[in-house]
Parts: sequence; C-alpha cells; structure tokens
Amino acid sequence: MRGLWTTDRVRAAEERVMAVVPAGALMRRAAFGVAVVAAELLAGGRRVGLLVGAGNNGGDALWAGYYLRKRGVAVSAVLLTPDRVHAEGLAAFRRVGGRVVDRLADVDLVIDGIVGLSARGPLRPDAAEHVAHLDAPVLSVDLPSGIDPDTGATSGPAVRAHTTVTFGCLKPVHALADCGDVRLVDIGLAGELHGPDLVELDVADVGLAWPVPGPEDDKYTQGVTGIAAGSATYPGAAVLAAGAALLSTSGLVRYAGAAAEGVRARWPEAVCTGSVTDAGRVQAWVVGPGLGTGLGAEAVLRTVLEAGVPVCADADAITMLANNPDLWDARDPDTPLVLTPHDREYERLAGPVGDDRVTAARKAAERFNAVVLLKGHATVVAGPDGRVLVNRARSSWAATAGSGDVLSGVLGSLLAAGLDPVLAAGCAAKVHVLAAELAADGAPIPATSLLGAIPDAIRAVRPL
Ligand SMILES: NC(=O)C1=CN([C@@H]2O[C@H](COP(=O)(O)OP(=O)(O)OC[C@H]3O[C@@H](n4cnc5c(N)ncnc54)[C@H](O)[C@@H]3O)[C@@H](O)[C@H]2O)[C@@H](O)CC1
Ligand SMILES: [K+]
Repeated sequence: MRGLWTTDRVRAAEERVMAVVPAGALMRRAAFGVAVVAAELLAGGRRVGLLVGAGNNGGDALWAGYYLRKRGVAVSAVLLTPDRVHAEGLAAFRRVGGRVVDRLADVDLVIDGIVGLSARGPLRPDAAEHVAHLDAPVLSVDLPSGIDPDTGATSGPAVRAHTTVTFGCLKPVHALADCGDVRLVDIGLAGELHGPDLVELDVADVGLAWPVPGPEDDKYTQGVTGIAAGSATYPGAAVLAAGAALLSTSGLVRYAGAAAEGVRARWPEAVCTGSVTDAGRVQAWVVGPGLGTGLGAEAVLRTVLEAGVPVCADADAITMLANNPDLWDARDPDTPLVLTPHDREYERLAGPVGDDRVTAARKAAERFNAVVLLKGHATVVAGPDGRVLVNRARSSWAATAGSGDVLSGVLGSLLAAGLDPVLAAGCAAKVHVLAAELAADGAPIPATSLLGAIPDAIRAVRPL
C-alpha cells in the first residue's frame, strides 16, 4: 500500500521540517538524491543537461548538477528564466565548472527541473520548445514538468519522463499520470506527514484481501452474488458479468433476468431464473450491465435496491438513477452502494468530470452516500467516508467493449464475500487491469479473453 499526499500537505510538512533544519538542507538532500539516480542512469555516459525553471525545482536541478560535476560529469544547463533562477544553486553550479548554454546538445541524460510542486498548466512555449527537441532520456525532478501535481492532468505539452525522483513522499501525480520509474528520496518529512490523501493498493494488499475458501466453507458461506443484467436481445453483458463473478470467488452465483438461457448455456454452474423477484437470497447484487432503461429495468433496479444487501450499480443502472432520482428512495441508506461510472455516466449523474478526477469521485461519493469507482486509465475509488484509492493501468488493453461488465461481476462477488466496499472496488479494479494485461500480452483482446484471465490475475496477486 502506497500513500500519496497532496501539495498543500507536502508544503505544510516541509515548512515544519525547514523550521528546524539548517537553511538549504532539504534542497541539498533532494538534489543529492537526484544526482545519485542520475549517476545510475548515466551508466557509461558522461554528459548531463539541465533544464532549469524559475523556482526551487530548478534549484534542485542546479544542485544535482553541482554534485554530478564533483563526480567529473560534464554538466550544461539551460536557464529558462535567467532573471528568476535559484541564485545559490546557480552559484554553486558555476563554482564547480557547470556551463550555462542556450540549448542542450549531445547529452546522455536530461534533468528536468522546469517546474515542480508549484506547476500550473502545461509547459510554457519556450520550455516546450526545448523539451520537443530532446533525444536523451529525461530524469524529472519531483514530477514531469507540465503535469499537474495534484490531479495528474495534462492540458498541453509536458515532459515524458524515463524516471522521476521525488522527495519525502509520493504525490497524487505519481499514481495518476505516467512519471516513468518513480524513485522516492527520504528528506526527513515522515514525522510531519500524517495519514495520506490517497492510497494506491499494491499486489500484496489485493492478494491478502482476496477471499478464498477455508476448510469450513461451502458455496453459501462464501457469499452468493446476484446478477441482474443483460436482456433477451443482448445476453452478452449478463454472460460476462456472471462469468466474472463465478471466476472471482468460489461462492454461488445467481442470475436473474431475460438472458437466463444464454447465461445457463455458457455457465451451467450459475443458478438462473427469469426475474429478480424469485431469485432467492443473495449477499450482493450487480445491477445494470445491458439491462436497458425501460420500465421493466427500473422495476428490477428498485427491487435490487430494496433488497437490503450491498449493490454494485453499473451502466444502465447509473443512467436510470440519473434520469429518475425517485429511484434513490428505494435504497436503504445504511446498505453499501457502489456506483461504477465511466465519464459519460458520471456526467449524467453529477455533471462533467473535469480534470480533477479525484475531487469528482469524492464529491459524488459524498453526494450519493455511495462508493464511486470512476473508470479511466487511472481508476479512482472514493468512499463516502473520504477514503480514496487510485489504480493506474500500465496499459489500455482493458478499454474494450464488455470490459465494464466483467469489472462489475468481479466487484459484485467481492461485495458478496463481505469485503469492505471501498476495498472491494480497489481490489476489483486492480485484478481487472491485471487480467487485461495478462490476456493481451501485447495484442488487442476481446472482453471474453479478459474474463478468461481472471484466474491467472488472482494467482498473480495471491501470496505464494
Ligand atoms: N519546499 C521545500 O522544502 C523543498 C522543495 N523542493 C523543490 O521545490 C519545488 C517547488 O518549488 P517552488 O515552489 O519554488 O516552485 P516550482 O519550482 O515548482 O515552480 C517555480 C515557478 O514556475 C512557474 N510555473 C508554474 N507553472 C509553470 C509551467 N507550467 N511551466 C513553466 N513554469 C511554470 C511559476 O512561476 C512557479 O512559481 C519542489 O517541486 C521540489 O522540487 C525540494 O528542494 C525539496 C525541499
Ligand atoms: K520537474
């Protein structure tokens, strides 16, 4: 589990530490960490170029240049705003023979000290011009310049980092955007940082949380998942969601709806009925994928919300909740509800997502008293209690038709097994992208292949 802290919190912690350490000590620690990683990345190379912006991020780069010079590396620096540059850093850099140049040429590694925690918006045109012409790998100081540190959003030119060296703690950008290989250098903030703003689950967290049968378990004790999805014309969503639930835990799966025949044919182990009213007891419902939004679908959603068990509402269920707010009344507010919108579904529910996906998910979670799993390349899970988990996919193979139906089935089975709904959503998101990566192995895949890779993904996260 990795914690991530927003820039406000980082600055506050830095201020408290700076009050008790000698001036410049934090920057020196940070810069030394950058120099160590730069030396490692240089391997046989001898020439480093610095892109130096107006603030302390540029100061870090200049001090890193100073340490590299002292090791005999040839270091040149472009000062993007010569009238606003970290004066002590520049003086130290010059003192050891660092050269100031107009343009970086023939370098083996570039250190990006254009902008750090104070970044707003994309790279300015002059910085973008320098970045566009780089042909060496880039080591970014704190974060790749041009990406927003708190939201991970990019609205124009930005640095593409091979590696990022950050200080004290990880920031949201490190989980929400591509920062290359992220290295964390300790600068002594730990004692001043309290609980993180965001959390990224790692494989071990998911493996430990994943429900597996014990010696006393049977199909009922592991949780019965109900699937209210699909239609006679479109049974696919039902087949995918039911299959995902069957492959995710050893609990029973009940399917209820018009696609019963299709589900039974593909998954003989599922208990299938035509209607949610005669489905029997379940410990959690998945409702919505391929269900439609007509009156019959509304009745299904109402029945499921009234059942008094956790519900994962996806796809058409979200659209119905957005179109007909009376449906919220059917819900017992003390029973967990997980909403799994993509951006367009989110917009129907709560307006445009915008650049700040974490805040968007948080706001909706609070407003609807629900866990909100906002789908995207970086999936954000927000709980009504303020907890936020993020999970960034390393690839986009999961972005395929039917992929969301699979995710809802996985999530439903974890809710049925009794997992905390925020954790269930975070674990489902992680295993879902892992299954996509395993199935794809470098080539596009349909959702049925993603589904088929769920067991391998679970094996990959489970402790040996
Ligand atoms: N505060 C501290 O104790 C420490 C800070 N450190 C470094 O200090 C950085 C923060 O420094 P600062 O707050 O001075 O600010 P930055 O260096 O992040 O930004 C400097 C200035 O760049 C300009 N700018 C904003 N957005 C831009 C964009 N998109 N393109 C180009 N220029 C832009 C702004 O005028 C801003 O004030 C951290 O990221 C880290 O690298 C480290 O030295 C560790 C210690
Ligand atoms: K930077």
